[in-house]
Amino acid sequence: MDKLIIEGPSPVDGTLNISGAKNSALPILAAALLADGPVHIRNLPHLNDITTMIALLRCMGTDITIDEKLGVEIDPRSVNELTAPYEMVKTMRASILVLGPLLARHGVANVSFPGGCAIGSRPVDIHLKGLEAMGATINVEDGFIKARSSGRLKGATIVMEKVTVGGTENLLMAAALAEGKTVLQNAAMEPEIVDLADFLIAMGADIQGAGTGTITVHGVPKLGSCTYDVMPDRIETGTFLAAAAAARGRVRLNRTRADILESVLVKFEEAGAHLSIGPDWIELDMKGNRPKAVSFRTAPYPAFPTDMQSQLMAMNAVAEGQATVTETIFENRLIQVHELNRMGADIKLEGNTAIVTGVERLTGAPVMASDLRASASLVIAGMVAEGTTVVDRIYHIDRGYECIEEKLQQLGAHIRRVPG
Ligand SMILES: CC(=O)N[C@H]1[C@@H](OP(=O)(O)OP(=O)(O)OC[C@H]2O[C@@H](n3ccc(=O)[nH]c3=O)[C@H](O)[C@@H]2O)O[C@H](CO)[C@@H](O)[C@@H]1O
Ligand SMILES: C=C(OP(=O)(O)O)C(=O)O
Repeated sequence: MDKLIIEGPSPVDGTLNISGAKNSALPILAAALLADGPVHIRNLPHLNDITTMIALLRCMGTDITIDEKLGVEIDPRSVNELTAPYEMVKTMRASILVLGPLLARHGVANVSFPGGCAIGSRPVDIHLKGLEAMGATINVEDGFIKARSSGRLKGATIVMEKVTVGGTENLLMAAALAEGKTVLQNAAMEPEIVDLADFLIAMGADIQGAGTGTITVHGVPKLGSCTYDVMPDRIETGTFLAAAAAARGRVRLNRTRADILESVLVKFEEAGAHLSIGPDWIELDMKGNRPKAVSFRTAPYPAFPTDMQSQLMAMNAVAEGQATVTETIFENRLIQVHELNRMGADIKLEGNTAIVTGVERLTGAPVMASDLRASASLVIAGMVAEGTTVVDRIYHIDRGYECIEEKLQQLGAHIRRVPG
């Protein structure tokens, strides 16, 4: 298993391009299954999760051509296998996103039950209830979700009992090809929902209200070809900003957007960062100053994203003062606390709240990555720690960060990958 070795303290100063958003690219790739012709998707990030989603679409019979310059061409007309096998789903929960498109397009979908993961139990009951409300019959057998629809799915008004990003995406994709009008209430408002809706609209879907709590879809009988550019990754953006803030450094991030990251940018300002913002770039400069600890609570968009919680905690670990960090989305997403404490951080857990008292310096240590964003927080901690940090099990990081060590090296960081 590959490891990352970081010699700290490491500078962070430079300019980077942000990649396409993983959490937008995954539903958009799944949504390509709905088309009646080839679709072109550009600005896909080079990530293990994207490779897995492409492999999943291919094992269903989709014809996929990858061109480094032109992007990916997906022709789903050859799909002949309506199953997402356990081997793929177990490495990437987002495989559940093929459920809605397969069912809407083919009337049949067999998707291995995704189960929980390191960050929490992650049920999919709201996805299933919504599809049932649209007329599907769903059984869980042999570890598979087996969904069937006789004829087209039927539009319905669905009130989701909790805000769910994946649930909103599955139902939005299903509704695009359903018969009649679907209203999704208490819908997730994340920018990735808007990106997916824009992709569906580019294919010919009739969708209003994406990005608000109520999305209205008038189903169409067919969706067609289009060319689409995936939006920038707001979590990758926030992660590099957090690295610069923790290291008292400076970073300019190009090919990104500030408007999709407001709740996070506010926290960097509160921490004492100087921010400059352009139409497609963000610059953060600590001017050599230690960050101030900032308190926050995760919640669905537009509030502070759970996917940025651990990286801001790493910054808080070396900040001036004390802060409380409350995680409200996933029950086990404060797992990085134990590894950060092994590096000399002073973090106490009280239920779903972490009380972080900033220390002047962390110390390098061998640490274990346990999930994607927790791993990113350990990399940030390694960069501000004195001495050597070895981050093991970095396959988690490779799910969601494109060439993380190369990008950090570009900022002057002393980090290298050791194949294992
Ligand atoms: C690929 C992708 O886009 N992943 C993101 C997506 O995950 P994902 O779509 O899995 O997360 P959800 O928004 O669905 O989960 C939010 C909460 O709802 C609960 N829930 C969800 C579905 C359901 O049927 N029943 C239920 O109870 C979950 O356990 C969780 O507590 O949104 C999360 C919340 O912003 C992010 O952390 C993930 O990075
Ligand atoms: C939790 C994440 O991803 P996933 O939902 O794919 O596990 C994430 O991107 O932080």
